[in-house]
Amino acid sequence: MSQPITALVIMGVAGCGKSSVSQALCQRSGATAIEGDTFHPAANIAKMSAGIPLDDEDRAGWLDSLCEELRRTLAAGQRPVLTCSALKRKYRERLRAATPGLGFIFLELTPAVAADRVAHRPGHFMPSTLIDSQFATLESPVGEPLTLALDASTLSVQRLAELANQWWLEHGLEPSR
Ligand SMILES: Nc1ncnc2c1ncn2[C@@H]1O[C@H](COP(=O)(O)OP(=O)(O)O)[C@@H](O)[C@H]1O
Ligand SMILES: O=C(O)[C@H](O)[C@@H](O)[C@H](O)[C@H](O)COP(=O)(O)O
Repeated sequence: MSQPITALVIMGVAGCGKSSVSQALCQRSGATAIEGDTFHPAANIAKMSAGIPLDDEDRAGWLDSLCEELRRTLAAGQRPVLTCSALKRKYRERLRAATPGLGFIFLELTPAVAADRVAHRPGHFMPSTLIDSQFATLESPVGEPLTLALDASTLSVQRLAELANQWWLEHGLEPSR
């Protein structure tokens, strides 16, 4: 077995299924969900709601809060599953630096499916007009350490959670009792 995975990030563009898969995975594994969206400052939410993509500066403080929450959850003896778009490699490196043994589940999907899902998701601040910029910003994590890419265009939420759980078990997750 390679390095054990201590915590997971479910990553990918808006609408790829991060929150849905995290919820299903945490139910299966007994891990603790950290919903990345709830750590955005109000200014970031206002910006995205207005259809303006975040820039590196907007994301810096958010990523710091996420690093802090990962550390806090691990220190409490829990296994964190963080939902975070983590679109650029440097954002992922920042999260990795804060959390040794951090694994990434990359939910890959087509722009058309992402746009459709975001357009039909009720009560969320993210408009589907931001999908193009999400794909333009995305740097694929394929080939990075402890990273699993899954096809989120065709697989169901339950199947994605099952595959993520299986992979985590293969990388040192203790089965929940
Ligand atoms: N694998 C999937 N198959 C079908 N619908 C999905 C899948 N994953 C997510 N969805 C739906 O797509 C929408 C966006 O999912 P969500 O989990 O909020 O994505 P994210 O957190 O990545 O933005 C939701 O309405 C959700 O029910
Ligand atoms: O559920 C969603 O639609 C996404 O999770 C979204 O809300 C996410 O918080 C932003 O995509 C963060 O901003 P960036 O992706 O621009 O970093």
